[in-house]
Amino acid sequence: MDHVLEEKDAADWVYIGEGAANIVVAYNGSSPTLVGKVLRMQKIPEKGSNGITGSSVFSTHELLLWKDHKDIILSPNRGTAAQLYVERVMSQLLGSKHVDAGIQVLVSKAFLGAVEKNINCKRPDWRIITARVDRHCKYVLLISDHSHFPHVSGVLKDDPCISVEIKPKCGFLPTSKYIAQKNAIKKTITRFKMHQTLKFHDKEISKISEYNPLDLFSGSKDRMHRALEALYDTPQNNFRVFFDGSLILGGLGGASDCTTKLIGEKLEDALKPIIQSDDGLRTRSFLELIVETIHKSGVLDRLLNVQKLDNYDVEGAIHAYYNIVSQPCIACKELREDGLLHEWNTLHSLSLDESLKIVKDFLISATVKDCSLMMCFKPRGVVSNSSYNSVQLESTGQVFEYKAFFIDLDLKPLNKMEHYYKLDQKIVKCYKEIAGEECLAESHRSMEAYKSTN
Ligand SMILES: O=P(O)(O)O[C@@H]1[C@@H](OP(=O)(O)O)[C@H](OP(=O)(O)O)[C@H](O)[C@H](OP(=O)(O)O)[C@H]1OP(=O)(O)O
Ligand SMILES: Nc1ncnc2c1ncn2[C@@H]1O[C@H](COP(=O)(O)OP(=O)(O)OP(=O)(O)O)[C@@H](O)[C@H]1O
Ligand SMILES: [Zn+2]
Repeated sequence: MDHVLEEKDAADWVYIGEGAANIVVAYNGSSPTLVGKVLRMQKIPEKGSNGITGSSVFSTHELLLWKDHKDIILSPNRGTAAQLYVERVMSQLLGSKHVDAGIQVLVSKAFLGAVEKNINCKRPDWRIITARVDRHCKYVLLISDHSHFPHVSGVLKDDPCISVEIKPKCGFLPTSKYIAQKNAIKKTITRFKMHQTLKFHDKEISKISEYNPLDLFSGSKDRMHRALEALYDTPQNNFRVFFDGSLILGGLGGASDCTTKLIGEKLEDALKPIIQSDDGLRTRSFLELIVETIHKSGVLDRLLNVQKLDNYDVEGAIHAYYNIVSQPCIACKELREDGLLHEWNTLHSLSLDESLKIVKDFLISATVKDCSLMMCFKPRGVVSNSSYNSVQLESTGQVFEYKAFFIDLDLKPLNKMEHYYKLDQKIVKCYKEIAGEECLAESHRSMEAYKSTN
């Protein structure tokens, strides 16, 4: 698109959400080329900085890491690099059918400023305090709105549609031999569960989610249904539902700790024109539809395979990282203090190419452990010659058309490796301490109960 978005165009864009790094706005105007699209605008932290910042797009070591992708490392700006990473790396791994890299569109500074001014009243306060739209970006990303079906000739179609956004997080337990004995619990308890304990302890969440990513990725419909029920009860930033593009369940621009009765009723109501079930049963059928679609499409199987590129775990990859940046290894320093060095020393004898491969795979995996899946559904009409896949809901016999896309497939910066290692250690330490305290309390309770009955 060679058109530049100017200040006068800003009013056509409405806020639909944001994460830590981007704000997303949907088009609400009448230009046929923009109907059914969203803009993804990069954010800049209010104080300090994180991610790939500064005058050059990649650090010297990143140029080395991604050297096989010349077009990515030669990108003139972060936006182009991010878009090419999705197009050249993620799309190959996850399948182009489920990945939409979007296109870069030119925007003026005044456009970005005016959009930000218009949408700030919709953004959560804590998001406004932490970051704002990066007005220095000349380009922003234009992507299809995955909470809608594409519109024919730029005209909004009338069919009601329901869409769901799931951030599944890591779907497997690590088995790497580089995991220290003191952290062996990582091999049996999911990272998600342990991280919940830390988030609860740090008051980032008010309720611990019962969601288990292993259930969602299991391929067993019963277990998948259990995962969906937990996501429904405690959506946090892992579950959102949109009706005709408007959010009805989950947090706008952030997290939502629990689904109230009122929200549940709102969803039941919204599902009326979509799912032919009795009152009170539509939500259950909707969750069944999600399970059926994930199961039939195999979309999460692909995601899991890419996540598993992390086969060294951060406890192995961190040493390879220090080989690349030629700095003293903080992990070895800690292990030396624990008298545990031998196993990890071998990683420091790897060649540069071997180290680059380990870290590259780790970062690719980090992207797909953090991405989300958006699925959009509409009942199939009597006559349908659509190219969409379809899925049948067993309980009602209804057939739905659906599309499924991964979003937020951003390249993770190399300089996050140390953060990944430290956060991992913190999560395990916190979980072990709290789980240990709970075990003590439990045995104390049992002892008291025993004494009182004897
Ligand atoms: O480290 P995690 O697992 O907490 O993931 C971060 C996410 O936290 P979560 O636990 O999903 O709430 C975090 O999500 P929120 O901002 O908490 O919604 C981001 O997605 C972050 O990625 P980035 O810094 O934007 O590139 C994510 O960081 P990465 O680890 O993916 O780099
Ligand atoms: N193509 C799209 N269609 C519809 N909604 C979208 C699309 N892309 C993003 N969104 C909405 O905007 C929100 C923020 O987008 P995104 O996850 O890309 O932000 P982010 O800052 O990169 O997130 P993170 O915190 O995970 O890094 C999403 O959670 C989703 O609700
Ligand atoms: Zn080391």
